[in-house]
Amino acid sequence: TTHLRRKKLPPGPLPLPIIGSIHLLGKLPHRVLRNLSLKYGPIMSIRLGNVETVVLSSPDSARLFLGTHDANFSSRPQIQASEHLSYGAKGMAYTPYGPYWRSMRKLCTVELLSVAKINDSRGMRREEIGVIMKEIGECVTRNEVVNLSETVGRLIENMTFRMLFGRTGYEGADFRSLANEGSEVIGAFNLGDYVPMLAPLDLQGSTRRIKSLSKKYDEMIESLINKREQDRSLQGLIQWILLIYYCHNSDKPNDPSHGIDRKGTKAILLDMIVGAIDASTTSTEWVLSLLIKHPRVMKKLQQELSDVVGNKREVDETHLTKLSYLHMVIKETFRLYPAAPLLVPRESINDIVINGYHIPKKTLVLVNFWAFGRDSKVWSKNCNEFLPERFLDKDVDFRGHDFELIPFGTGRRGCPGMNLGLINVGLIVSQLVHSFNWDLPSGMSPVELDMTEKFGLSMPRAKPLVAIPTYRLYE
Ligand code: HEM
Repeated sequence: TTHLRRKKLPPGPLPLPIIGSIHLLGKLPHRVLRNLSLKYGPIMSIRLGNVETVVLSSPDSARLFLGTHDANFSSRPQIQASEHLSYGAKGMAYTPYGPYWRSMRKLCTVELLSVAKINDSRGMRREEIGVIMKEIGECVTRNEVVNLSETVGRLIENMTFRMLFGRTGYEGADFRSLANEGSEVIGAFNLGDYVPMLAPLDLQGSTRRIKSLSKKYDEMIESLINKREQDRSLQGLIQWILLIYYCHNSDKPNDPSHGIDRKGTKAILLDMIVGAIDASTTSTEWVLSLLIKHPRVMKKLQQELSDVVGNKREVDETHLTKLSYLHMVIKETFRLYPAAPLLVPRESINDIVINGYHIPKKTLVLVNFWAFGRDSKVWSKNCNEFLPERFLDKDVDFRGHDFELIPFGTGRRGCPGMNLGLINVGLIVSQLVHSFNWDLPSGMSPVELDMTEKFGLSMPRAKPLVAIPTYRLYE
C-alpha cells in the first residue's frame, strides 16, 4: 500500500489516449484550467499528451511547490520554440536548471539588470518619453485619437533598443513584432511538444512558424552585432555582453567564465528583448485600460500626481517611490490582469512526494496565477472588482514573498527584470495620465470598454486600447 500511495498523482480529469487532455485547453487556457481546478482542487494533475502536468491554482499550493520545494521545481521544460529560438537552450529563460543557466543568470543580474545599470539609462528613458509626449500633444492639437497599445509598445521598444544597443532602431530591426510573435509561439501549447509522434506532421503549423521566426531573428541580430563590432563607440548593454564573449573566447586570464559563445550571445539578447518588451507593454496597457474604465481611480491617481509631482513638472523616476496610490493601482492590475497568466512553466528535477501526492521528475508545473486573483477565499467577495484601496489594509507585496501576488514569479527562477519592468510601467503610466486626460472615442462610456484578453506567454488585450487625449497640465 505504501507503494500505491507513493504513486498517487493529484486529482484531475481523465486523459484520453495519445492526446491526454490537451484538447480541453482551448484558446484561453488560464480560464479553462481555473474552471477545472474548481472541480479538482488547487493541486491538480492533467496529462498533456505524454507530459504529466501539475497545475497550481492557489497561493498555498504555489508556496508549497515554489517556496518550500523551489529547488526541485527550478527547471524549465524543453520545447521546440526555445530549441529553435534560443539556439538549443543557450539563453536563460528556457534553459534547464544547472551550471550554464546559473552563469547566464549571474550575467543578467550582475552585469545587465543591476540597479546601477538601470540607473545609467535613466536619461535615455526621459528622452524617449519626451518624444512620445510631444507626439501625443500633436494629436491633441489635431483632435485625433491615440492608439495607446501601439504607442506604448513603440515607446518600450525604443527604450529597449537603446538600452541594449545604445541608439534607436535600425531599418528592418523590428523588435516589437519579434516580441509579440515570440510570446505567442512560446506560450502556445504546441502539439508536437506534447505528442512527439505527431511532431513530424506539424498539424498546427507551429514548427514552421517557429523556424521562420528564428531565421528572421538570427538575420536581424547578426546584423546588429556586426554593426556593433564595426562601431565600437556604440554603448548599450551589448558592450558588456560582447566584452564577456570576447574574454571567454580569447584565453584572457581575467575570463569571467560565463561560458558564453556567439549563440549564447544571441539567445540572451532574445530573452532580454522578449522579456523587456512583451511583459512591460502588456502590463502598461492593462493599467491604462483599468484607469480609463474606472474614472474614480483615475482622478485619485491624478490628484496624487498633482500633490507629489506638481502641475508644472514632468514625472521623474525619483518620484516613483513616493507615489503610493500608483503603487496600489499597479498591484491591483497585476492581480486581475497579470502579464503572464500562467507565469513561465517550470519542470521538476527529481521525484518528490508533496501532500501525499507523487510528483514524478520532469513533471511540467503550471502556476495559474490568473486564478489566484479571481479567488474569493484569497481576496474576499469583491475579488472581481478593481479596487486599489484593498491594499491599504492588506500588506501584500508583489516581489515574490507573498504568494497571493506573484506576477514576477518567485525564487531562483523569479523574474530578473522586475526592477526595470516596474520602472517602465510606473513611469509611462504616470507620465501619460499626469500630462493628459483620456476619453474613449465615439462617446463610448468607460463601463463599455472591452476588456477581452488574448493568450500567449503573456496576456495582452485582444483589441488595442484607443483613447482621445486632452491637456491636463498646461491649460
Ligand atoms: C512588468 C514586467 C514583467 C513581468 C510581469 C515579468 C514576469 C515574469 C515572470 C512571471 C517570470 C517567470 C518567473 C518564474 O518562473 O518564477 C519571468 C521570468 C523572466 N523575465 Fe520577466 N517580467 C517582466 C519584465 C522583464 C524584463 C524587463 C526583463 C528583461 C529585460 C525580463 C526578463 C526575464 C527573464 C530573462 C526571465 C527568465 C528567468 C529565469 O528563467 O531564470 N522580464 N518574468
